[in-house]
Amino acid sequence: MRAVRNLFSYTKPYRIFVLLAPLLMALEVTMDLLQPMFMQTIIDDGIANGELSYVIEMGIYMLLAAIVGLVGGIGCTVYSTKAAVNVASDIRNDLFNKALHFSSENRDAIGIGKMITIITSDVALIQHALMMTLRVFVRGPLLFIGSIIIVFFQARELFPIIIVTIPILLLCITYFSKKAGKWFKKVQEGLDMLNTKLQQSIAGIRVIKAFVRKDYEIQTFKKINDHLTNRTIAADKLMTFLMPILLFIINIGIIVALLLGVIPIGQNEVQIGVILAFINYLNIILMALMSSSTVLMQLMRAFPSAERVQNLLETKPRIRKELQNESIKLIEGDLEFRDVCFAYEENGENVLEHLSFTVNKGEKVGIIGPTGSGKTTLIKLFPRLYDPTHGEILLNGRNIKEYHLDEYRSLFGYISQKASLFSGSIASNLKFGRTNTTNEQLHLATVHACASEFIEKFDDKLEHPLTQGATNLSGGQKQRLSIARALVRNPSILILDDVTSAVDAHSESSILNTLQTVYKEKTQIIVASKISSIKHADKILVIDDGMIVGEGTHEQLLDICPLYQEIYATQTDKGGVAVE
Ligand SMILES: Nc1ncnc2c1ncn2[C@@H]1O[C@H](COP(=O)(O)OP(=O)(O)OP(=O)(O)O)[C@@H](O)[C@H]1O
Repeated sequence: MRAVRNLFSYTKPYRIFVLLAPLLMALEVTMDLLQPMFMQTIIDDGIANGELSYVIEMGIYMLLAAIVGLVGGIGCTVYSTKAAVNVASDIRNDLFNKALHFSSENRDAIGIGKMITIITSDVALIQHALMMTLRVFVRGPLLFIGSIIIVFFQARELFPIIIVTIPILLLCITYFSKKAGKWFKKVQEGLDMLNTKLQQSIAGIRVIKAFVRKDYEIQTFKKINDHLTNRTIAADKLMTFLMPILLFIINIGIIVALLLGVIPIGQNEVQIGVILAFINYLNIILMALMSSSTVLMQLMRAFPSAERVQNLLETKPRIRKELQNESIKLIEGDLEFRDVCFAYEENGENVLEHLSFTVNKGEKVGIIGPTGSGKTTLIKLFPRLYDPTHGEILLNGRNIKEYHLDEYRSLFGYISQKASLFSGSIASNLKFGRTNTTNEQLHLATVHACASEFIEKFDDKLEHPLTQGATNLSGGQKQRLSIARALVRNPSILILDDVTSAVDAHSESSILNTLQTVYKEKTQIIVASKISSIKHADKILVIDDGMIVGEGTHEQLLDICPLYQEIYATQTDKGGVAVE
């Protein structure tokens, strides 16, 4: 309930719509409630006495009431839609904003599939529930209470039927709603699983095809989909039973009312118009209860969604943004790892063990080690994609957590192993980190990253469109573009995570040369699988199993570090050091 209360604050900017919608609905309901009364007087006072003018007069009133009701109904629909759609849009914006502030740890813990379900499906359910609440949840109770009051005054002889029928109807609705509510929660969980599967399978479609795993994937998807279908059917089935049961109870009430009309009680014969009006009100009560219970069901569905949305909104980014005023755009000092350990999971096994080293300003530091030794994890700690679980990282002698996160991160040009480009033009991708860049600067960065040679071949050059994930480029082309994108930002510290793995030997040599000459003032941290890529570094760290097992220049390591010697020997045998 707290989640619903908190989310309700999103209606504040649209208070006027939220107020107008139920008011207009109240107007429509009042008009609807008047209709059976008009009908009753037409039958009992007009038709029974043969007074045509009275019938026409009442008929005109009925028509006017219908028109006013129509205006009220349309107005309510318009304002409730405006309120609900805007509220949902604001919630989505806040969720997206939140998601962008999440650390990698947050994303790992929540899961991308679940985040997508929450931002799309859960918010859609909340939108629908709010819209229906403003429309039907006001209409239902008003019709219900109004009908009871009118029956009490207009058809008191038949009032006991209502007294008996309504509690039975309410009991049925409560029982079915409670049961179905539990199922709807399960439906949302099933949807999470489906979205996660969808996301993984579509993103990995090439691997699936290459490994001829299409049938297996289809089967797995079918299982998850069937699971979701069964849960949805179970929830809906309960609601399907409800309507015929309620109708049955109402029909019994109508039969009793008709019997009372035929069998006079004492001297009091129930008039035909009263019976017809009563049947009308009984039907109105049924419709009111049915529509209210449908909305109740939607609310039941929306409650777990509201909880999930609220939980996501309340999730604290694990990397905290300290709002310090200090500006660190110009760095004067060194970066230092002081006894740093890191584990991906709380109380999990350390991936990095007690690392201590310094990267001096302007230094070129190479990092090498076997697969899975922790190289990528180590460099992710530099721009605070993760924080150490033990020890500290210092810049200019101060813990990096003390700096303003965005300013601190803007020092870095991080080029990840897997090039991540967005749909749009090549130019828009290159400008991603720095929008105020001239075409000359873009061109220069592409030359330095050896990307200009393939860009020049496109008719539209820098305006060439990239598909989602840049699937219309080769792996090497994507890597070169992501190097160029980092160079455009002109950061103080460049971090390259094995970024030339898919680039041909000639281009790799050219990129490394440019980094050593044109960008020699910049601090560079280069992870490489080939010794040739880091041979000329000022310092090389050799990582094994999360620990530093060697530190020094290429020549020093060849003398003192057995693992480095081993890697060198393997790569020389394979001719891996050919790229100089
Ligand atoms: N997001 C993650 N959650 C949990 N464990 C992870 C995660 N990312 C990496 N690991 C684990 O951390 C260890 C180090 O991985 P890392 O990617 O840092 O190695 P690496 O040396 O860069 O490997 P490679 O040379 O293959 O890129 C591995 O055992 C890996 O399974």
